[in-house]
Amino acid sequence: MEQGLSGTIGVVVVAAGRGERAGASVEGPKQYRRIGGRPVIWHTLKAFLDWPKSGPIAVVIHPDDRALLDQAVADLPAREELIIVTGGATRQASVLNGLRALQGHGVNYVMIQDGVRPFVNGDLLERVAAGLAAGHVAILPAVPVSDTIKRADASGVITATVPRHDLHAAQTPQSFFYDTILGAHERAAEEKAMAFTDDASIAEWAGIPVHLVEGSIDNVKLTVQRDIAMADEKLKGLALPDVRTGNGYDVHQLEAGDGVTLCGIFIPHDQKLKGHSDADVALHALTDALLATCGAGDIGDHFPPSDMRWKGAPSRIFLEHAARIVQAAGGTIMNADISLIAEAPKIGPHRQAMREKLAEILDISLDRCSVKATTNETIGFVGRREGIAAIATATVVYRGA
Ligand SMILES: Nc1ccn([C@@H]2O[C@H](COP(=O)(O)OP(=O)(O)OP(=O)(O)O)[C@@H](O)[C@H]2O)c(=O)n1
Ligand SMILES: C[C@](O)(CO)[C@H](O)COP(=O)(O)O
Repeated sequence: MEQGLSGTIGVVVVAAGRGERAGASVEGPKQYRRIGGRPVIWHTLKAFLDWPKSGPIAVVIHPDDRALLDQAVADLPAREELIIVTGGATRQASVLNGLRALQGHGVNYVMIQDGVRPFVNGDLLERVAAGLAAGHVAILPAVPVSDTIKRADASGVITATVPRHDLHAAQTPQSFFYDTILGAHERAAEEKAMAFTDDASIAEWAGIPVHLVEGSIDNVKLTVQRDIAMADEKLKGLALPDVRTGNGYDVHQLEAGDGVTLCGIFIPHDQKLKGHSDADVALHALTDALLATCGAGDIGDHFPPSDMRWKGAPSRIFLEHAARIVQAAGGTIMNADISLIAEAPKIGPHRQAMREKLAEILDISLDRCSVKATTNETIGFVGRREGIAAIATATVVYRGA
């Protein structure tokens, strides 16, 4: 039966409906509502634009929606090749306008797709194309009905249970030999047979055999508000997490004194750290690391040393400020890691208290806070006890668009 595809597959995407069952939205009718951060119709068109066998694509829209469509497709590749057509009062009338718009474009086959089925995918398109390639004039992707189907009378009393073994839920793209379906649609319009809800029904009416291929349970039509909300949740769940890492480094000189503050913990010592604030080199490095995860500059931009307000200030206020900036940008702090490089005092006995302080300041769990320390093996400025250095790494997950 395999004959192979000989010619061009045109596409009609119908999107001229008003989406009354889904209800009104500031974004416009349902095909322009955003799911996963993009308009529904963007996803539908992308599937066809990404499929290498797609030929010319006619997009059928309502006359009021031109600006919405232009905005929705602005970042799609090859969008300038879309043929934009005005739809009619019914889906059937809109499809006919789309079919007519493909005349003169050398189309041999046509796939007719609801704009509001955004989960159509390449595998499904291949199955449908294989049906056409096998020589079938009309192809209907469908899934077997899985609920028990009841018939009821007007008062809501069940009158029958309908056997479901031969029932199938129709999907799109319903696909045809182009001249055949255009002819059937034209004849239906001439004969004012205008109550068809899909194109396979028109083919059936015209006596054209319609061949089933396996649809996709993901290929749902977004009909009511809940369908749109669920599609949005699904795409957000699939979105790649926006994980960012920032690093920070700081050094402060040591001078004679009575102790140092590191990670917010005071450690008695025969030296102190020199600095404008309390000179907590560890918290300064971590502040820079957090700011780096959202491109918010560094600690000096937010707290200039020239500003007398920060003289002697506890460095936790710098870290809290950076954490608020991260939060305002949609970030959740996942991990904070500090390495201290100091010859003395010994950090080990204070590590736990330091981790607890970080967890308290950042309001995250203890297992997400790490403090490590090393000496500099007596070499360099650290080895000579002239200063203490700190390196910090912050990991933050940001909410997607
Ligand atoms: N006059 C119409 C009616 C519908 N459609 C399109 O046909 C597809 C399937 O229709 P449906 O889900 O019924 O959409 P609406 O007609 O918009 O919905 P409603 O019946 O709730 O108003 C949609 O992509 C819709 O935009 C169309 O192009 N022209
Ligand atoms: C074409 C269709 O998507 C097949 O299931 C459907 O018939 C069109 O939507 P409507 O809600 O029936 O108008």
